[in-house]
Amino acid sequence: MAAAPVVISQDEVRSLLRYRDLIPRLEDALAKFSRRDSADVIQPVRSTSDPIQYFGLMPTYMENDGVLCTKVLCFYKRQAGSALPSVQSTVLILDPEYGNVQAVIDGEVITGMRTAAASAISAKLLMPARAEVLAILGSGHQARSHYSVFTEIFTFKEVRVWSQTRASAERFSDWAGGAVRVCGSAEEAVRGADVIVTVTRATEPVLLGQWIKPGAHVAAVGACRPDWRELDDALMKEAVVYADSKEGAKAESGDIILSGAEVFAELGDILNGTSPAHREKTTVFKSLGMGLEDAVSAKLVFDRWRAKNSQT
Ligand SMILES: NC(=O)C1=CN([C@@H]2O[C@H](COP(=O)(O)OP(=O)(O)OC[C@H]3O[C@@H](n4cnc5c(N)ncnc54)[C@H](O)[C@@H]3O)[C@@H](O)[C@H]2O)C=CC1
Ligand SMILES: O=C(O)C1=NCCCC1
Repeated sequence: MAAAPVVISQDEVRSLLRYRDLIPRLEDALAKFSRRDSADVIQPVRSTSDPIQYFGLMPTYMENDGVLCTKVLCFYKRQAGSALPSVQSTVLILDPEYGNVQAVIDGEVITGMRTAAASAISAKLLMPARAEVLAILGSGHQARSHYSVFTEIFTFKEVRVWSQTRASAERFSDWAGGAVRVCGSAEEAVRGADVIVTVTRATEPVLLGQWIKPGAHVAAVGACRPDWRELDDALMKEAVVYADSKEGAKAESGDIILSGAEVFAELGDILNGTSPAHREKTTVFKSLGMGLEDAVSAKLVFDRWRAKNSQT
């Protein structure tokens, strides 16, 4: 009988995962994914079912790296008064040889950090030179992880936030130590911004092309259903659109499907040097989230956990 899986808690993940380790490994994995070599990465578009709002399975196999993994996730409309986050997730690491589960890892910090890290990679590749102003639309979990990584690896003169209620934007600004300007409208937040991150649960556009400074970079993280939007048609048609996965974007992104916009390239294509990074143009990175991002993060966590626990 296989050994019982280890359980790695959210606090342990938080202490074991660092952006400086995660980002280069994610870049490597995104590049491998875009080469479509099945010995490097097999990662089907996640399967989702709607009956309980959103239930997703995100399997990934990376043969050359010896990783077999899946994330299980539920995305709920946050209930008033509930302390639970709207995205609930767990990452399972399996032994690639036998299929037994080796580790059950809390997915909340992994989901926050790997999503923000992917957006940061998009900004590294696509934001204008000398970007000074960052605007964040939304003030929940992803807003926090995005603020953390964007201020860790870039230097902005100004960070702005807009959210559905002024109170939630102010809570976010307090959490960030007051270094964030709270804006009364999405338009106020994004006018003149060089980099814009949309991390809302909106199902209708909250970001309009007419507000955007030409050449700005947008990391669009919400709107993960085929009939949900965060960005309007004007922006989708004006921008050069990049995605994490073309297949994922075409199957799941309302911003792409409903606007009819073409996905120009994947981030991995830029990293492989097979597609250009149009830094000089207005760009959108449409992020849907990929199983390989969870797999890379979970492997880092599990390797560190084993190293730490074999010493004691
Ligand atoms: N692309 C990816 O890899 C991932 C995407 N997501 C998506 O990112 C988004 C944010 O996720 P979390 O921060 O975890 O959620 P959250 O529930 O913690 O925060 C959501 C934020 O959106 C705001 N909001 C809700 N409805 C809105 C509306 N109609 N208009 C404007 N703002 C609205 C809320 O006030 C809150 O500030 C969600 O859409 C989620 O599905 C989450 C994880 C990974
Ligand atoms: O990749 C993920 O994780 C998610 N993607 C879209 C919605 C919730 C979580």
